[in-house]
Amino acid sequence: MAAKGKHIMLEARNLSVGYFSKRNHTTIAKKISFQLPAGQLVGLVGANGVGKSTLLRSLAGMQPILSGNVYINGEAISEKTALQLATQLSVVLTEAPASKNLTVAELVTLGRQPHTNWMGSLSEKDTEKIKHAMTITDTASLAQKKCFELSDGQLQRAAIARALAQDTPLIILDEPTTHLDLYHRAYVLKLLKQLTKQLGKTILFSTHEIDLAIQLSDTMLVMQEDVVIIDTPCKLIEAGAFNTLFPEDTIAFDSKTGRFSIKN
Ligand SMILES: Nc1ncnc2c1ncn2[C@@H]1O[C@H](COP(=O)(O)OP(=O)(O)OP(=O)(O)O)[C@@H](O)[C@H]1O
Repeated sequence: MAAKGKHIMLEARNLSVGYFSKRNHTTIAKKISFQLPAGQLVGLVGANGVGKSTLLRSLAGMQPILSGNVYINGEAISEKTALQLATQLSVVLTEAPASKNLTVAELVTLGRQPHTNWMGSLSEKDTEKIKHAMTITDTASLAQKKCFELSDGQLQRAAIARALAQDTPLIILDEPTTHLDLYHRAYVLKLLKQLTKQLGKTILFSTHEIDLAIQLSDTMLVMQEDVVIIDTPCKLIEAGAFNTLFPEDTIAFDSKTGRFSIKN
């Protein structure tokens, strides 16, 4: 899909992603090219094991890419220092934070690290950003709880709060709705949508909630074994991109409702 005349926040050019071992490498996905315009909510979907997490970690510079290039704001991420990258991009992965002994407030405060001075002291602006991030993720009441005391869903929201406190134009989230109940799933996805519309953030998230992603995303990346397709949800439905995601004798996609159903 061309993104004519729009500012491109994230671009993949002929990207191959996978894993290096001592002697060789394993390619998980290749020839991936797309441009994500600024201010969009972009859902990444695909079957288990197709490579969504591998792709997201590669785009975020958290694992080496096999070949090709990734650009943020028109600059290759390979040219950026870790600190430069941390002011452009925040990441929420599915893994638990390194130290679950931190309180939620401490975890969210870590998000300000790229912005604080060398002593790490917080300015008024830092404190405001932390407070705002906790309010909008519904985690303020958990501020003094240790991360190990949280439910999986509460921890998930605290991790999102940390990324929001980092206040970057681009946010990448790997399955942000895992562990969340129906209310918080809708709450988080609506929040992500609001952040794109009200603050102009570009948000790329992977999900297995394909129905919800179809309803909310401006653009979607559909990852299949041999190709990654990008377009608006409507055009992807028209092109039948969701019909072949799963074995058709078990799950069928209804292009009229935009939903999947189990085949009897
Ligand atoms: N550290 C690793 N080293 C080697 N191979 C890996 C590693 N991590 C994942 N893989 C492999 O890469 C492939 C893609 O895994 P990945 O986790 O990216 O898929 P996914 O689409 O995110 O899956 P899911 O929907 O189940 O979370 C899988 O075959 C997996 O076994």
